[in-house]
Amino acid sequence: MTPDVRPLVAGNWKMNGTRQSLGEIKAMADGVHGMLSERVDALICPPSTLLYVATALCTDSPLMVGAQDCHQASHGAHTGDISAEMIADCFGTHVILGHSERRTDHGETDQLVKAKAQAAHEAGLTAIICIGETSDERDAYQTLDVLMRQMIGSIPLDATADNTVIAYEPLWAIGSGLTPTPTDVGVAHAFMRAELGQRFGEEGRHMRLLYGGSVKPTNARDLMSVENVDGALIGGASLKAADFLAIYSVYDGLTV
Ligand SMILES: O=C(CO)COP(=O)(O)O
Repeated sequence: MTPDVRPLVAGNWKMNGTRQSLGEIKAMADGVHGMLSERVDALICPPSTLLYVATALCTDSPLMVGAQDCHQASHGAHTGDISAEMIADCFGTHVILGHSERRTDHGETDQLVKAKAQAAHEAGLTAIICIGETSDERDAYQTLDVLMRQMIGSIPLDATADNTVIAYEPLWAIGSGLTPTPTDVGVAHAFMRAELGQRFGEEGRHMRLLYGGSVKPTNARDLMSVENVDGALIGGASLKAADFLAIYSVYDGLTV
């Protein structure tokens, strides 16, 4: 946690979910009502096919809805892509960018992620920019070098604490059931905080830094208690409302 920074618990459904899963989003929307929502934000990012219906289900709820990627252009001849403007038009508020699965599956570079983040900002969206090392890089003690390179390459100069969230997702922790120790997460996040402070001043000191990779109801409390960890980006455990809300609720017992 960071003093004066409002935590964000975010779910990334990846390529999962059909209309049948909308009941889970409705249950999440109902579940984030109450006192906790006054101090902790909640966000769910379903596939873009469900985006518009999901935002309609959340109109009376503090649960926000976002997308998982956008094109760097506002419109045009880009078959199969969606723009940041289209996400905003569906009442989406956030977009995940540079997830390692997009970097791997679609060859996305830091430079492209930065252009997408700029497009997101121009459309009024908050960009959640993902960074993280592979297991080989970790074994070679290159984690902090990789984070530095990805932060410099992917975060645009117009980033503020409002329009940008950084998610640290070690690739080896995604979907594996493995997580770094809270100490290792603390080292990575302190490093990110220092670098962001250097580059963006006060804005960088208040930018939200999420941890992602095998966050579960059972480990969320330990991970969310780490200094400079301002929330979670959750994959598998965000598919079910009960798990998502259990993770969100760990903030009940944490002072922020
Ligand atoms: O990639 C992730 C979120 O973006 C993490 O996924 P898991 O929580 O399934 O490990």
